[in-house]
Amino acid sequence: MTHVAVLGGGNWGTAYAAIMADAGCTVRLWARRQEVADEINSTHLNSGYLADRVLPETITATSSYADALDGAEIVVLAVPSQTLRSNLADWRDLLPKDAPIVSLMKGIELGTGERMSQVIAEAGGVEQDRIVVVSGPNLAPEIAARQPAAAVVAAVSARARAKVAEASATAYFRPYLGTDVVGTEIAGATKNVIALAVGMASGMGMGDNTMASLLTRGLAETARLGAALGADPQTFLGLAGVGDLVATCASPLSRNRTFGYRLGSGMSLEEVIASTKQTAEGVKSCESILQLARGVDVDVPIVENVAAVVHDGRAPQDVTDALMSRARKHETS
Ligand SMILES: NC(=O)c1ccc[n+]([C@@H]2O[C@H](COP(=O)([O-])OP(=O)(O)OC[C@H]3O[C@@H](n4cnc5c(N)ncnc54)[C@H](O)[C@@H]3O)[C@@H](O)[C@H]2O)c1
Ligand SMILES: O=P(O)(O)OC[C@H](O)CO
Repeated sequence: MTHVAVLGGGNWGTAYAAIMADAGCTVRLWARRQEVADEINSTHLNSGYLADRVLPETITATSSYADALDGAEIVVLAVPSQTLRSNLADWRDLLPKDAPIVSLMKGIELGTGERMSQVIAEAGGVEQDRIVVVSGPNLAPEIAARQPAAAVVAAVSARARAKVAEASATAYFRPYLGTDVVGTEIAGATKNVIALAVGMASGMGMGDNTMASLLTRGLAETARLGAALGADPQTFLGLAGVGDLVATCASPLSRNRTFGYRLGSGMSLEEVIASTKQTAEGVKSCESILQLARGVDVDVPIVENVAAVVHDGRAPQDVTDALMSRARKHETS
């Protein structure tokens, strides 16, 4: 049995812990709050995040990260992208020296513009060939209900990705292998911003043509940015690209889409922030993705407009005009 530490007992950390337990691993789940760890240990429930899922008995929880990391053969990180660096400052000295470190995060760090694998290498002192990124159309409540889904397990090391894929394969969760860490991370982070835009459009009463247009043009700007950063264009047609974009933009379970929907339906930014209890990564990553794109001179008009709404007070209604009145261009340029 592989022994795994999952650091982060929120929505996805808990659902991923359940995947790995169902795959035959023993899992130690670190929850920031003692009451969450206590509830998991006494009732096998994490009612604040995944109320309907009874967790396997091979998951035990702790609020001590030292305890969680003790003896771990794989470490899975599932915290908000913007707190990862400070989390790693606490964890760095306790991380195992030879185990794969898995990133489940879908965001770009504000200020540095770094992808999560870069933050893990830098702030966690982890060699690139131990870092593994898992991404795909994986809405946590559906996975927790054991509905079939697939994901890509991307890493530069064949050994690391094979180990993580093996430890995450169940009858309902199918890992595919990948080598494109950059593309997988750019796709995962940017789809959250496109989902904010789709949510806004939906909140304003727009229908499926608008959604499909935003999704398609959103994929175009994501792939453009990825290519400029060295990603494999094929990645954007895969699970981390189109797959996750479709799931997130279409689903009312998505926190990013819901955040956008609330803005589009007339709530103020402050009201939407106050009503959002879980991590909607795109809200902060729109800013860092925009900076990243400017740094490599890539045009990302949807990301730019979402950032204008979320950070500069532009009304969602004004985004339609801003996007529809742009200079005419070739679709594939
Ligand atoms: N929920 C999903 O369906 C899903 C699926 C795939 C990927 N992801 C990605 O996984 C990552 C984690 O998302 P999630 O859904 O588990 O989020 P969440 O908001 O449900 O949980 C985040 C967890 O991080 C913990 N945490 C640790 N340090 C923290 C700090 N300093 N500040 C705030 N919280 C801190 C929180 O206590 C909480 O347990 C995100 O990058 C997200 O994009 C989520
Ligand atoms: O709820 P969201 O918007 O963070 O999306 C969750 C997952 O990333 C979907 O794959």
